[in-house]
Amino acid sequence: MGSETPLKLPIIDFSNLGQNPGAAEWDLVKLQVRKALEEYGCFEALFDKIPAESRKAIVGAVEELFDLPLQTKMRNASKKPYHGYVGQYPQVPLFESMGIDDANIAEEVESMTNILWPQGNQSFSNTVLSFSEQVSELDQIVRRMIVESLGLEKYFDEHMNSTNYLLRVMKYKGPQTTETKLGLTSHTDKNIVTILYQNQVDGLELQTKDGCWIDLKPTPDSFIVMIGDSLYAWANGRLHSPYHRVMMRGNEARYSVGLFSVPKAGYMIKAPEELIDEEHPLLFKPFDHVKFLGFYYTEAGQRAQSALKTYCGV
Ligand SMILES: O=C(O)CCC(=O)C(=O)O
Ligand SMILES: [Fe+2]
Repeated sequence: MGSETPLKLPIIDFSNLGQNPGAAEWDLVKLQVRKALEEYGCFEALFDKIPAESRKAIVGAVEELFDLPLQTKMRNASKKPYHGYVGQYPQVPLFESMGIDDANIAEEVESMTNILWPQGNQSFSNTVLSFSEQVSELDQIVRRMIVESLGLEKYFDEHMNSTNYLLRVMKYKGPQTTETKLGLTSHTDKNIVTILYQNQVDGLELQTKDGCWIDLKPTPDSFIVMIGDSLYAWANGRLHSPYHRVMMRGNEARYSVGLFSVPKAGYMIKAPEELIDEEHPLLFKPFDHVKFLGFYYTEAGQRAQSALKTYCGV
């Protein structure tokens, strides 16, 4: 037989949707979203509301951020685990990361900007804020489609009001080898929805349900949309939360930026009763995402095959 076709993620175009839930185009795209999230937990998205200048500017801003001295970057602190500066890890020496909580709220972005640039950096905070606002629109469309496709429109407002946006930026040094080196270990995201944008250095890989790894090759125009464990739990297993990792080769640094919708501390994530029946018994007891994150970063949490199952599996 001939060679196998390489596996490829579905590409979904959100550009011509209009603002009209219920229109024919909306329903078509909604079906594609549901199918991709059941099958892969992930898809590549085109969304022209995020203009080319905005995409170019964010990559520049991320580079500028990582070029700051280490002492400065370490001032990027957060009370929540993995929301602030991460780097210099012996097990993943290529990886560095920082985060901005509430990246769609001007005062929050400005206050983090001032911590990093006490003399101010208006263009950095403008770029981060407008990129986060634009990407959050895509997050909202995707989540509206998910909730609708599950027949759970009545929970939409509660679902949206229970989350914040975290913008995380990542840098992976080129390993200066032709052989592939680990950039970020295989994991599932713990939040609701993650939307990723990268410079044009590939490296992100996604595991399919049957255990194959797909190389993701988003274009300068496209975003990777992926669901995390909190949405998997809320949907009582109806959608897949995929393992993914970053593998690096060559000399060039990879920069990526992700907008993460994250459940608020104190909010209990709980599958709606409509999604629980004999065929679909409850998979996870109600849990607080921030407490779950706390467990994930303990030794037991890191050791677990599925931290979510160990933490609150029924
Ligand atoms: O750098 C990437 O593209 C992926 C980053 C990632 O998986 C994460 O931050 O959870
Ligand atoms: Fe991830």
